[in-house]
Amino acid sequence: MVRRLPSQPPVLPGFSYVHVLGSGGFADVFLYEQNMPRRQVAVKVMLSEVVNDQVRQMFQAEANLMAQLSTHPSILTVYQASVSSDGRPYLVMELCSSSLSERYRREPIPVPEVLRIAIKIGSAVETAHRAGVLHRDIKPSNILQTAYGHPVLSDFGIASTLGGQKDENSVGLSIPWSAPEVLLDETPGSIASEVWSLAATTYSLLAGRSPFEVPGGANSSSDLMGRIARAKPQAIGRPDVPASLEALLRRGMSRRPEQRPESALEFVRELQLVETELGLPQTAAEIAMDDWALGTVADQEERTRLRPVSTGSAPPKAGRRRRRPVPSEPYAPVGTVRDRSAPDGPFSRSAPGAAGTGFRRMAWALAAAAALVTVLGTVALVVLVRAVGDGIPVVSDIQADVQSGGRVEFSWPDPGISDGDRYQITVTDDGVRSTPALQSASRFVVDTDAGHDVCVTVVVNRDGTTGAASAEKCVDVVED
Ligand SMILES: Nc1ncnc2c1ncn2[C@@H]1O[C@H](COP(=O)(O)OP(=O)(O)OP(=O)(O)O)[C@@H](O)[C@H]1O
Repeated sequence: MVRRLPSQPPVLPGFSYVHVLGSGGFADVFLYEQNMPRRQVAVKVMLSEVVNDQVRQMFQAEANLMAQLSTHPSILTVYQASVSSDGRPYLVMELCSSSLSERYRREPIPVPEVLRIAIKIGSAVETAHRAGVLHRDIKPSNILQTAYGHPVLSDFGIASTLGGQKDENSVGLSIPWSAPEVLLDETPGSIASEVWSLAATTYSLLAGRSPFEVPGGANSSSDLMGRIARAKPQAIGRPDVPASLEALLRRGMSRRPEQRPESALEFVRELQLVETELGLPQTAAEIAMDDWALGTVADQEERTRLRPVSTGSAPPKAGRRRRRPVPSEPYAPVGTVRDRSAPDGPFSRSAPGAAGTGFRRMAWALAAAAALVTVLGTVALVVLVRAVGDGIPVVSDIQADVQSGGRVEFSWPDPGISDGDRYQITVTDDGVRSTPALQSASRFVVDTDAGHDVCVTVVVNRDGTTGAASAEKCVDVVED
């Protein structure tokens, strides 16, 4: 591919140009220093050749969507969008350190890290789908790493807006991660095609190459398209990749969309099961459900929804904060636990002894009020669940073992589950409730930080119907 020279960086009021960060098919990305507040930012500026009135309007709509979605911890944060004095639309974004495209071909990425990245990016994609937005260009080069090492999905919607404007080369760049029905123009994109791209991206991070690329072989666009249509990716060829993961990725890249996991969330859930199979702590699926979380900035008409999203049973509100980086030294949370579980659940939880300050007491009063509201809601829910969940065993006697590094292992005796039953585990980490995880093992590991209090509730899920919830098991992870 012939690399073009970057365009002239525009003069932007309030920003000073520093240097070029990179070039894509329809835009250049430059490092600027913002004057107030003073910080370094990445500015993506569209090439003047692709700009016309329609593109400008679409860019604005997509910038609004991206700003809304970028509250998600795994979606690149957009600070602002505007049009430069020479007429080029630009986005001011969080500065990232690198994209995965540079890394995955250079070195094998450990399986646990790939699972973590795929779950986080899958959660971002699921959140976008629930907002009616399709990304349409999920691939390793659109996964950037923040300064804190978090993977974030970039280029939301913009590539799709500009699809018709791209030149041959840039279209070619995305072929390896495009579903067969998209390449054959049967659809401009769908939830199923995004699941395909998620699977192809995850495969690439593991294999060090895209799934239909033959090392040393012919890999022209038409070769790739032919192989993608035949849907038989080569084996990943890594002994540390479990067969279950390889099978999931193959299913995700099925020729027939109905054979793939039904949604990005289902794909994420299956990846979490692989984590459990490998004895790894499950990565939380962070999915915004509330309308306020997705904002109302953009008009519904601006959304690129192609078909309604089936949300099934809506998961509860998920946390949207970024996790604090785990401090290395000398702050090591270890085995001191204050167990706040009680057989009757949240009502009988007692305040922790260490809640000494007025602020902490006030926090607990607020938490108690919130718990009351939750419990009132739960009562109604439990009545419903009981009506349909009779005969489903109930988990009790959950044990918590706090280990070094902020790891808490919860385990419970088998209450007599049948084949096909799954435990549905809900974790609340310092007040932030994650989407429930489904698994068959009676052991669950949570990675947290010192000072957090972590609560777990387990219910048995039988063919989509849940039984009664266990008592909530809570532990305070304290510093040594
Ligand atoms: N927020 C950012 N921080 C740092 N570098 C970035 C940022 N966004 C993009 N880049 C870098 O700028 C380059 C161009 O990015 P861009 O998104 O325009 O294109 P691309 O994803 O490589 O290709 P395509 O145009 O097909 O989407 C890439 O090398 C990318 O790593």
